[in-house]
Parts: sequence; C-alpha cells; structure tokens
Amino acid sequence: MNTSSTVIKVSGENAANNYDVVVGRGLLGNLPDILGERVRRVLVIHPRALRLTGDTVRDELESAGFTAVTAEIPDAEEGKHIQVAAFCWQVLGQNDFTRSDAIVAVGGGAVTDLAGFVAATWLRGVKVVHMPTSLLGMVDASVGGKTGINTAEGKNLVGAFHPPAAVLADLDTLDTLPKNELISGMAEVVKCGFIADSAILDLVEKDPAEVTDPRSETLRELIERSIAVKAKVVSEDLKESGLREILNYGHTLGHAIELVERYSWRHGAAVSVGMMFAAELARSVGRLSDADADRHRSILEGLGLPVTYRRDRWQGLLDGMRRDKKSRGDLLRFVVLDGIARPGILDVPDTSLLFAAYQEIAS
Ligand SMILES: NC(=O)c1ccc[n+]([C@@H]2O[C@H](COP(=O)([O-])OP(=O)(O)OC[C@H]3O[C@@H](n4cnc5c(N)ncnc54)[C@H](O)[C@@H]3O)[C@@H](O)[C@H]2O)c1
Ligand SMILES: O=C(O)C(=O)C[C@@H](O)[C@H](O)[C@H](O)COP(=O)(O)O
Ligand SMILES: [Zn+2]
Repeated sequence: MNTSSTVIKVSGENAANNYDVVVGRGLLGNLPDILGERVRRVLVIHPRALRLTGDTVRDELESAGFTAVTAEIPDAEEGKHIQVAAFCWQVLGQNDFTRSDAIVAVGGGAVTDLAGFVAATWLRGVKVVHMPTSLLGMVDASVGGKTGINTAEGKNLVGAFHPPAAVLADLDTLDTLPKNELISGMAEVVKCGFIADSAILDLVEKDPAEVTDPRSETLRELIERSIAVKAKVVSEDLKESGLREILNYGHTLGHAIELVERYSWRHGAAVSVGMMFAAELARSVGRLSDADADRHRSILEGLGLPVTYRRDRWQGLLDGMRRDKKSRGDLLRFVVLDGIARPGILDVPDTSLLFAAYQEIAS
C-alpha cells in the first residue's frame, strides 16, 4: 500500500461487513488483495470519461490472474437508469458471474450508485469495490452503502443498502476532474462541515481557491474529514433509522431541483441551493441564528456554488419534495440546524412555511 495512504474505517452491521476507505495515490495495486482469492471474475463498470482508467484496472486485474471484463455505461445521471442496470446484468450473465465474483466501480457517484445497485441485485448480492474518481464520489457516494437509480418520478427512488468491500479513493484521479465537478463535490464537503465538523467550514472560508486545487494538502484534509464524518454516521446507523438522516441536509429541496431540471443539474449544485433553503427554513422558525444562516450564503457563494433557484417552479418542487424518503405519510420532514454541527429534524405539516422560506432564496 502506498505509504502516504490514510485509512478510515467503517463498521458494518457485523464485523464481517467492516470495510476500509483508503485515501492516497497510486492505489490501483491494492485491488487484487482487496478482492481476495475466492474472486475469479471481475466486472469493471465505468463511464466513457473514465474508459482509460477502466481499461487499466481491467488489464491490471488480468495480469494478477483474474478474468476481468468492462462495462461502459452512459455518463452522469444517464447512467442511473434501470436500462443501464439491465445491461450490466446481461454482461454478468453472459460471462457466468457467480456469487463469489465481484464488481469494481470506477467513476463518480453516479457510477458507484449504479454499480452498487447492480452488485446488490445480481444473484441477490455480490461483492463491490468502489474506486471513486470525483470529489463527490470520494467524500460521499462511495461510502455508506446507499445504492440506487433514478426514475421519472424522482431521485434514487429505487435502490438498496449494499456496503462496499472497500473504497479506494486515488487522489491522482482528481487531476482530470473538471473544475465545475470539483466545485459540485465541495457542496457535500461543506454539508459535512455544517452538520458535524466546523473545522471544514473554517478551512473553506480561509482560502476557497486553495480548497478547489486538486493537488492541495488542504483539499486532502477536507476529503479525509468529510469521509470521517460520513463513516462515523453510517457506522452507527447504516439503514437510516434516524441519525443517518443528517447526511441528507439540503437534499429534500436539492433532489426536487434535480427532478424539475430533469437531472441536468449537478447534484452538488442542487444540494447547495437545498442547504440555503434549509437554513432559511430553520431561521424562519427561530432554530438557526442569522449569523449561521448567513454563513451558508457566504461559504457557498465563495465556492462558486448556486444559492438561488427559479421562483416559478414552486409547485414542481413541492411535488418532488413530497416523494422525499424522509417523508412519513403527508408529513414533510427536513434536516435543519439548531447551530453549526447541531443538526435536527423539523416536521412541516403546513407548506405555507415552506413557501415563505423559499421566497428568501428564489430568484
Ligand atoms: N450513495 C450515496 O450515498 C450518494 C452520496 C452522494 C451523491 N450520490 C449520487 O452521486 C451522484 C453525483 O456524483 P458525482 O458528482 O460524482 O457525479 P458523476 O458520477 O455524474 O460524475 C460527474 C462527472 O464527472 C465525470 N468524472 C468523474 N470523475 C472524473 C475524473 N476523474 N476525470 C474526468 N471526469 C470525471 C463523470 O464522467 C461525470 O461527467 C448523484 O447521482 C448523487 O445522487 C450518492
Ligand atoms: O448517505 C446518505 O445517507 C446521504 O444522505 C448522502 C447524500 O449526500 C446522498 O446524496 C444520498 O444519495 C441521498 O440519499 P437519499 O436517500 O435521499 O437518496
Ligand atoms: Zn448528496
């Protein structure tokens, strides 16, 4: 293992399901040992943008004695569709994959979500190793076992909890990540700051340019801090029975924006607006101070993330929010802050409260 690697441990539902998130550089060589001797066949799932990396992973596995095949899937949210999952199941079937074989995801969060869902469903569950190549994939999507696909009715409405056997976050892959994608990933980093680790917010405020430099040590610290936040939460509440809902901060409106925008918005951009809304909602009911609510705007704007959305889409947004997985019956439920690193839940029976808060961020 590369000596400069950092290992963040995640506890599973039982010790056999514990896994490591490894952050470092040049991690490809770790894969054969992680897969283990029982694995014979490996499917490497990647988007076109990561074809070279996917082919390299396949070739390295072949050199190590595995039978490896690749499946190139549509990019970004286009990859999170049932037809794409069906294509992967077809590849697995035609190559005689058994329950002792494995899947490796190479790509951003859309890939780890799709590949994780394919791994959760093939033969009712096979091993998956995530190799996230986007900031958002590294700090969030690859950790915690949420897998899923989108439907015409909403984000991630079909999926399964299926934790990976390991996560290899190779920082070298960030060198080719487009800047707007890195900034999108910073939304989930900032989310971790607001819900759990205020040091993240301090680091971002100190030098927004430094933290969006893929080679900076500060960005690496932010990545490791964010993974640590998520690892602690999902180790305590894998299936979102309560605590894990805090990781959904900004997502109730965020996912509704992605739906209304037909999945054309970057996830992080939508979550940024969603956190602005959650802050205004908390402020409006006296749970969040003006200073902490205003800090959302200054930090998110400072990173170049959006802080507003269209005024004329409210009904579509409300319909989308009603399908949020935190809803219970007709009750909409929001993650809000009672202060920095003090998340809680706000039950909202009356949508007029939501409409009023939305006016504070609508444009
Ligand atoms: N399961 C979870 O816990 C969880 C958590 C957060 C987000 N998500 C999901 O993750 C998705 C967002 O993840 P994302 O922002 O990584 O999106 P993504 O997977 O669509 O990747 C973003 C874009 O960057 C490209 N890309 C990725 N890595 C690259 C690299 N190294 N070099 C060049 N291009 C690269 C991709 O091809 C894509 O075009 C959403 O679908 C969201 O719902 C899931
Ligand atoms: O891991 C979680 O739990 C999260 O909420 C992390 C989110 O950043 C992520 O976007 C997740 O996919 C959203 O979960 P969902 O249950 O609302 O689909
Ligand atoms: Zn998210």
